[in-house]
Amino acid sequence: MSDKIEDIGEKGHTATTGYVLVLSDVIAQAEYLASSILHHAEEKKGEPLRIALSGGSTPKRLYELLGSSEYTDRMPWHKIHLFFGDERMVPHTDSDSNFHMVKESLLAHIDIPFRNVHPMPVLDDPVKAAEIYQAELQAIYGSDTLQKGKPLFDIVLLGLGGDGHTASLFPGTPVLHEQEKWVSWSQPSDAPHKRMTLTYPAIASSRFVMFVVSGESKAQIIREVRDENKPYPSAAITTEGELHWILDRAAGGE
Ligand SMILES: O=C1O[C@H](COP(=O)(O)O)[C@@H](O)[C@H](O)[C@H]1O
Repeated sequence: MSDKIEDIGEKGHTATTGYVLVLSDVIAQAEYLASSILHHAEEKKGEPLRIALSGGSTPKRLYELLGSSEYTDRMPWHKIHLFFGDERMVPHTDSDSNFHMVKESLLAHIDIPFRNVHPMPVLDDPVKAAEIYQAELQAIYGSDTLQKGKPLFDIVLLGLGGDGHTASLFPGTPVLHEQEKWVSWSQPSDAPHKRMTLTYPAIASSRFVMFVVSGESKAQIIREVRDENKPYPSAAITTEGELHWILDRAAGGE
């Protein structure tokens, strides 16, 4: 496991320069990710480990594994802080809610202090909700200005939609141009709910970004994002640290 931000110097990684790891299947993928997260948590010694979780269906297997007897007692949950990379603006009890998925697959099975879990608030007013979450992040970060060399997140987990979106950075939405705010919202034209999302600058303030993608249905879009430099939102992800694509063979090929 590499943990060397200094190896990539000032520049950090982008979605197209990051490392690619192709694992045999989704089970191996979840096992690799769970052991990486445990490793990072152990490396932080007494310091908190801040993880921004991805939503959708792909990371569910990872969350279930982290919540299983194989991992849950080994994870130092008391020093792990769980944030969300994006959220659908539906109640947290709704089956479309990313928080709901994380609660069912992980939170219900682990002994994590309540104060360590940071769901995105859901309000009728998405601007207000985004401001509240940004203020929460800024309070934890200790500043309202992101500084290079002081990453907001240790790990940002990201998925990849078939239309090239990641988090809730959807094609054609104004949030793609956001350079100041850490959290914002959008109404994607072909997704049913308003979304809240971390912005590019907030995601870039990270030690590790891990794209977690599986299944044959994602093989083509991965190629377009990674190899063909097509201008999908996911292709514009950067980090001051390392970026890893963790794929199963169906998505990543040989
Ligand atoms: O809508 C979303 O989609 C992406 C990808 O989801 P998946 O179901 O194809 O894995 C996800 O990363 C994002 O968090 C989610 O809100």
